[in-house]
Amino acid sequence: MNKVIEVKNLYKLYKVGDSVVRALNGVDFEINEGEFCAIVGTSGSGKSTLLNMLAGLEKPTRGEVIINNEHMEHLNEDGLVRFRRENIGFIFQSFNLIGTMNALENVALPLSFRGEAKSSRLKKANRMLDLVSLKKHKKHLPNQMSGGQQQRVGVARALVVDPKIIFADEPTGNLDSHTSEEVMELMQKVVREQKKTLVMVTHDNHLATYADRIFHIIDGKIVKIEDNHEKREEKEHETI
Ligand SMILES: Nc1ncnc2c1ncn2[C@@H]1O[C@H](COP(=O)(O)OP(=O)(O)OP(=O)(O)O)[C@@H](O)[C@H]1O
Repeated sequence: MNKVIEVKNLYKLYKVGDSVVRALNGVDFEINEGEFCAIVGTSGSGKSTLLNMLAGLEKPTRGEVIINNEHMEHLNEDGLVRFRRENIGFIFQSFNLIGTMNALENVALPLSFRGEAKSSRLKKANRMLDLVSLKKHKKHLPNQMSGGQQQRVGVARALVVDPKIIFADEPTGNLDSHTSEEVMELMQKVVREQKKTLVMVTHDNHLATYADRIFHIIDGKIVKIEDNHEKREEKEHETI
């Protein structure tokens, strides 16, 4: 199996006044291509810090983050922007859609940053919205869609650039429990069909059970990595 993410001896320390907060306190793991991994922990355990390090949004105090054979800690700002644009899709808790753009335009937007021609942008965005079952909502503005539909747009936008890796930060944090399940099933399905690697952070143990592996984080340390394949397959059989 191909490793796509490798984290070695990762530390992130923040100075607050006279004290030091160890947001990440020695983290090591590997994630293979095509895996869906959930990082689960309570508030303040270090989930967002870890995701920010993986995405190269913040520099580690110590340690290595290797994504697609590229050392994130060695890239400068321009290099990181380029790397993220070419390799990573993001799904956010607050959807982060542009309010004045309809679903189709929102999904097409990341492609314009890559300089793609309009016809090709619209074709790809259309295809992605079909994939997330939003055929009838392409012309809708975000405020004309439900939370679940908006997050489907968010998923389509993350996928449109065909990234190898997708990072999702509490992707269902603003949704009710039924809609959350639907969005999780959608993410699980597209990740599998499109052979993407998905890393999701959440405080919700139940949502984590959609993942292949569950990483439990406490006080900046991964205390357990749970193989969830069997449980997940049982769950899938129950729902058939
Ligand atoms: N910029 C910062 N400056 C100082 N301390 C920080 C900073 N960012 C995070 N921390 C601290 O690092 C620890 C981990 O924070 P982090 O945001 O990663 O937790 P989290 O698990 O994502 O929490 P939540 O679920 O509430 O978002 C916390 O103690 C937090 O207070």
